[in-house]
Amino acid sequence: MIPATNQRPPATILFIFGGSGDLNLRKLTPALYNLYLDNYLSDRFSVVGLGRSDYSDESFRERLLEGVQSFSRRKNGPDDIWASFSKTITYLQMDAADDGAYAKLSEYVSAKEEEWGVQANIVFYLAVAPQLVPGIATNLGKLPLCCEKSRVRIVVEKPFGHDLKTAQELNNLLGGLFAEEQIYRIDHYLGKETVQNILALRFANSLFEPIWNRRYVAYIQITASETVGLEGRGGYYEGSGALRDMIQNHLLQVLCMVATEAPISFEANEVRNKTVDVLNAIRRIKPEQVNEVAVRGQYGPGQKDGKSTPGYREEEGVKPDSKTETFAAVKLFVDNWRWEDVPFYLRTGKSLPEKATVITIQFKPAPYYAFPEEATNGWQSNRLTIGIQPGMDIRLRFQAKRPGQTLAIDPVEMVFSYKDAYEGQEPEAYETLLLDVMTGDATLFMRADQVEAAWKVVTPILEAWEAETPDFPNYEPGSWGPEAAAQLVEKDGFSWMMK
Ligand SMILES: NC(=O)C1=CN([C@@H]2O[C@H](COP(=O)(O)OP(=O)(O)OC[C@H]3O[C@@H](n4cnc5c(N)ncnc54)[C@H](OP(=O)(O)O)[C@@H]3O)[C@@H](O)[C@H]2O)C=CC1
Ligand SMILES: O=C1O[C@H](COP(=O)(O)O)[C@@H](O)[C@H](O)[C@H]1O
Repeated sequence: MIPATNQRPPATILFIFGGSGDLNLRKLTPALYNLYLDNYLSDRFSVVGLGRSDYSDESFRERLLEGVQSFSRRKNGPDDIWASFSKTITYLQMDAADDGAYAKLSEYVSAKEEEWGVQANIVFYLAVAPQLVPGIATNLGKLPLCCEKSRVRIVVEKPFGHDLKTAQELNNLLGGLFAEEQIYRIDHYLGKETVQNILALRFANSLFEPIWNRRYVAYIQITASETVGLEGRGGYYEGSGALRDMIQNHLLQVLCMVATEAPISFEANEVRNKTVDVLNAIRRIKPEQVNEVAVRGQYGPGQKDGKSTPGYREEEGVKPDSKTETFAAVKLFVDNWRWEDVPFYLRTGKSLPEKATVITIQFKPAPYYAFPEEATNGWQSNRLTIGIQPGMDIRLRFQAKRPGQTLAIDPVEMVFSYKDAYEGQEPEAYETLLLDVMTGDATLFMRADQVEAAWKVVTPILEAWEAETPDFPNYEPGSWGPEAAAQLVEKDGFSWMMK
C-alpha cells in the first residue's frame, strides 16, 4: 500500500523479464513513470528490460514513451521529466532459455552498485507467459546474489500455474530457490484503490459491520465485464479461458475482501491468514453439481456498435473448434458462521456490453412492512453497490417517502464518488504494487497457500468442463453472456445487478 508519508524505497535495480512485452508497455512503465512524477522512486533507481527482441537503449526508451503516451494516466508530463526518467531505463537483449546469459545480470548489479557506491535492492519481475517462469526462476536461483534474502525479490505474474498441480509444482520450485518473503505473486486487482477501500469501508467504520452477515445479507454479486475481445492475446487466452484468467484470481480475491473476518492488524501475514480462511471455507463443488452452479460461454460472430465483429473462434491464435470459455459465471457459498447459505454470484466475460467491475451487496427485506403494498417499489430496496471501475463509487440504496400527499415509497441513493471527494487522480494498481515490492510490503500479494486454495475452488469446475464438449459459441458479442447465466440467479429469485 502507498505509505502514509512519502517514504521512498532504497536504491533499487528492477529487472523486467518480458521488458519488450505488452504488460510492460501498457502497465509497468506507465506505473514507474507516475511513481517518478510523484517522487516515489529512489534517486538510485535503474530498470532493465529484458527480451529477445533487438532494441538499443534509445529505441527501447522510444517504444516505452509510446506506451506512456497511450496508456499512462498522466500522458503529458514535462518533456524534461521523461528525459530524466528515461535515463533510468536500459535494455538487455537475452534469451531467457540461455542459461549462460544470467551472469550478465550479476555483472550489471556489480557495475551499478560501484557507480552508486551503495548496495541496492534487486527485483526480478517475471512479466512472461507462465511456461517460462520455472526456467527463469531456476536460473535466477543459481545466482549467488539471490541468497541475499533481505535485498532480492522475485515478482511472478498471474496466472500462477495452469491448475492446482502446476501451481503446487511452481510453489515447490520457488520455495526451494527463494524464501517466501522474497516471492511476490501479483494479482493487480488487489492494487486497485477501490478494492483496498473495501477493507477501509468495513473495518474503519462501525456502521456496516453489524449488518455484514447472513442475518441481513440476501446475496452478494461480483461482476467484472469487459467490452473487448482478445486484442491479439489469443496465444495466451486460448490456453486459459475466463475461469482461469479472471475468476481463479481477481474475482476470488475480491470475494475474500468482501467476506473476510476483521484482521487484527494490517501486517501482511495477518491479512493473508484471514483471506485464506475465506478461500478454505468456500464449499467444495461436487462434480455432479457443476452444471447447476457454473455457466460458461463463448462469443460468436455478430454486431458490436453497428459493425460486424468476429467470433472468438475467428480470432488470431484461436482453434476453429475452441472449447475455451470467454464468459464464466459461478455460484459459491462460504461455509462459516458469517456467510452460511448466502449465495455469492461471480461473473466475468469478454465482448459484453459494458466495461465495469461492480460488487453488489443486497440486503434482506424489512421484516415487517406496515406500508400499503402499492406504496412501495418491491422488496429489493436496501443495497450497497461498490463500483471498482470505471465508476469508482459506493452507492447505498434505501427507501424514502416521495414528497406529496399520497404515500409513495421509492428507492433513493446516497452516493460517495471518488472523483467528487478527492482531488487529483488515483494511482493505478501497478503503481501501488510496484512500490510495495520496492519497499518490501507483501500485504497485497498472494502467499503460496492462497494461490493453491483459490485453485482448489475452481478445480471441480475446470475438470467437469474439460470432460464435456460445450455447445459453443453460445452468446452474441455485446450481450450479457449465455441465457443460462441469467437463469443461474433467476432460479434463486434474483437478477444480475450493475448499479
Ligand atoms: N498484458 C496485460 O495487460 C496483462 C498481462 N498479464 C500477464 O503478464 C504476463 C506477460 O503478458 P504480456 O506482456 O501480455 O505478454 P507478451 O506476449 O506481450 O510478452 C511476452 C514477453 O515475453 C518475452 N519472451 C518470450 N519468450 C522469451 C524468451 N525465450 N526469452 C526472453 N524473453 C522472452 C517477450 O519478449 P521477446 O519476444 O522480445 O523475446 C515479451 O517481452 C502474462 O503472464 C500475462 O498473464 C497480467 C495482467 C495484464
Ligand atoms: O489480468 C487480466 O485482467 C484484465 C482486466 O483487468 P482490468 O484491470 O482492466 O479489469 C483482463 O482483460 C485480462 O484478460 C486478464 O489477463
